[in-house]
Amino acid sequence: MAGQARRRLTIVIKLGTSSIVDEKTHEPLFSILSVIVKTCVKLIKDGHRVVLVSSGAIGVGLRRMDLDRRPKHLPKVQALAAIGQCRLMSLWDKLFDNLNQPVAQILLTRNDIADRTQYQNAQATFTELFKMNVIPIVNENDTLAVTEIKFGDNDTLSAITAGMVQADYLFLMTDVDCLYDKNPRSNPEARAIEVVEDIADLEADVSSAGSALGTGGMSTKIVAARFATSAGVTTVITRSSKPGNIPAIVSYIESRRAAPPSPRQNTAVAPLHTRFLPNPHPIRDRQFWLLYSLAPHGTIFIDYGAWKKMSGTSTRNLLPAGVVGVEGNFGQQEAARLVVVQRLPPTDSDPAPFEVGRALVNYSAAEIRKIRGLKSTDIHEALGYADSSYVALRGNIAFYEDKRSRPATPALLDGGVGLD
Ligand SMILES: N[C@@H](CCC(=O)OP(=O)(O)O)C(=O)O
Repeated sequence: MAGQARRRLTIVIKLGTSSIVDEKTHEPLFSILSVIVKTCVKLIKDGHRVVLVSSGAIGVGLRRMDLDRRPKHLPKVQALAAIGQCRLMSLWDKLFDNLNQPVAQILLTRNDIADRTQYQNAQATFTELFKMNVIPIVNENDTLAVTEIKFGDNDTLSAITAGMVQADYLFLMTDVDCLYDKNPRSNPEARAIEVVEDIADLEADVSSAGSALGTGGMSTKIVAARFATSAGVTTVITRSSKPGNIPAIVSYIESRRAAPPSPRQNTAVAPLHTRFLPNPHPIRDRQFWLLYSLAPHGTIFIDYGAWKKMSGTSTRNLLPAGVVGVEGNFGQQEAARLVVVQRLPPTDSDPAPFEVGRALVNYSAAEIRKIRGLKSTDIHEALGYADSSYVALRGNIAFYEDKRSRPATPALLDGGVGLD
């Protein structure tokens, strides 16, 4: 980035299992890993902050135990991850140590950061590590992460991490150069997608299903890009076998940010990548935590009137009068989805219900079923107590920035379990 006034950037780089170990032999891919290490150290020397989100524990564990393939039994997978994680970190530590670069291990589960204090503790640890010029290396804590507490894949984990550290860039390294509108392997007409302004309009081929060892594919990268861009993070998909391209891509994007080229100007060409533009009004901190770090335990259906009031500029508290139904079995202070619906069950002529955000609730699902549609003054009579006039307080409600782009899961709207 020579010649420009440089911003101090925070860059999160996510490496999937297939970038770290060979898919068949599970041997570490030293040629890629050493370039990653050099690249990260260069970025640190240039004054940036770097976080690595590294998968690979299970792959490295398989190699250590001489196993051919990932077992089906979850505890066995967790045991392999526990075996592999220390080897993986020892590998990273040695490689970075050759360049005198200290690293730190951070293992997270969604449950850890669903607690606001623990989320803030994790943020504080990142901040201190950045001050010490240390590279945090993040992975999911596979020992604890089962079914509902699993991030699902490290693409999502990297997006949540990027939001947590308020990163400028998230690099999702993968086995293709960029997204294409069609499958480039089978269709010679496939065109590279360079810039995605609005993920809702994206028409890409997402058939890449992920490797034999990893859990993510292209579709999890798009979900991750949605999370990260909503937090104001420029998200880049590019080829993992060429990690040395990262500084060139950053440099290219930063130079255009500083001075967008005029249409006729001859501009530098960047290595092939897809970049998802960040939301200009990013969802930060508590709002980001509410939306993306908490696993919802159910759904609260609200009517259009409540939605209009809550999403306006003044008030956002959710009153029981605006609630038309509840699905699930969440407790007080747990998270629920907020879905706007005309009525329950919806009729064919009603507009499609849509998810608008998340709330941490003052009352349990069972309690909300009893007070839905009531005035706040009637809560006491319905429940025998009234700890709050609101189902959720405005500080515990967060809305997505693209409020209408999330159709609600149809199963929730069929008059299904627990819905009234
Ligand atoms: N946390 C696990 C892997 C998670 C995972 O599969 O991620 P990815 O390879 O990025 O799809 C591990 O370290 O092996």
